Amino acid sequence: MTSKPDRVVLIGVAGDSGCGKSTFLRRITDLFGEDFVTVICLDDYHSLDRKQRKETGITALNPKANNFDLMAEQIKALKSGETIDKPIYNHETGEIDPPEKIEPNHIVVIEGLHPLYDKRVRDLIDFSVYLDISDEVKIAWKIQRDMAERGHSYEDVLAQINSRKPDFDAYIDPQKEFADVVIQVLPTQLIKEDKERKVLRVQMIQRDGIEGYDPVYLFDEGSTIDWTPCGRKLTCSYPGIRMHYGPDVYYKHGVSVLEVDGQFDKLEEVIYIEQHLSKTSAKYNGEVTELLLQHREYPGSNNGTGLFQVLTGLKMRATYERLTNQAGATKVPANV
Ligand SMILES: Nc1ncnc2c1ncn2[C@@H]1O[C@H](COP(=O)(O)OP(=O)(O)OP(=O)(O)O)[C@@H](O)[C@H]1O
Ligand SMILES: O=C(CO)[C@H](O)[C@H](O)COP(=O)(O)O
Repeated sequence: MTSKPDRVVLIGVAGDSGCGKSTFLRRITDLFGEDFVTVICLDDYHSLDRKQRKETGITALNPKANNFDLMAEQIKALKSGETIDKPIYNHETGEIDPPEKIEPNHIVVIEGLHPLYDKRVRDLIDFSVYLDISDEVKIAWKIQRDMAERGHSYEDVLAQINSRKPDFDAYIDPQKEFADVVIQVLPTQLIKEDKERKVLRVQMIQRDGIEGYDPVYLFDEGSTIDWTPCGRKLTCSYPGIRMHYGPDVYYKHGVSVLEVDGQFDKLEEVIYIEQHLSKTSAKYNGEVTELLLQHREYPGSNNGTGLFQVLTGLKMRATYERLTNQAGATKVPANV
């Protein structure tokens, strides 16, 4: 940690396992600097270990397998500047290990299955994001990772996703109602057959009316815009890129939706799109593109997932600076 924080800013990142939380968290720590951010994985609040869950048939997604009283008590204490003894869930053994000390930091990110489930925890969060990956894309990503890196078969991966589905629908998915920003990842509408789900349609759904949050918009705030940026300034190979922006209603509240369908051929040219976006919370023209270029190897850098993760990161920085009155104080990557 850099220095003792005057105020802890609490960020929630919610989503199912394998939905790109790790990549998003890397973008956040890149933006703020590693020492400035402490990430807490809420799996550590599992109250039932793997054996107990197997015996009872209760999944980790079920609130009954998680200790929300302890989570609420400890996150509140951390936000008040106190050091906590956080439990550890060990994913290798499936057991609950002895606790570790966690000190307050300038930014504390709570990430995992349930950051927005319990009202006591939800009310402590200063900015929240839900990563909403459609089933088709989730299966493609999981298969790609678990088959290549974890030696699972196609059937195993599919069976695991299907067995989680009822509890996912009951306990995880409804949290998106409460998120400030939802990043929704869907199959493309540009082509009919894309079995590998390489081309994605991604939406940044921004809740209206949040104090201090100015939604990013395309061209004209509040209008409905469809834009095909391909041409002289943006190279697009088949199937091209389509953008959309407009107001909508989401869980009965007003939202502003920004959408990118397709992928960028040349990441440097995203500057052209950036120049047509307003209220990005970037500190200078080109910062969004630079942040994307800085880690072009991260999955999704060449499509809407990367772009919207960067924009959401900038909104987190703006929230931090607003709440701590420290415009310009956070580390901005210089060597891009
Ligand atoms: N934006 C993206 N575009 C394409 N593939 C992606 C993207 N984000 C993630 N993936 C794929 O999904 C896999 C899972 O991503 P990641 O490890 O970031 O998820 P996670 O939510 O942290 O998962 P877990 O909680 O299980 O550790 C990655 O290995 C990668 O193959
Ligand atoms: O949804 C999950 C969040 O990461 C895990 O499945 C859950 O934490 C249980 O972990 P494990 O399968 O290692 O026992």
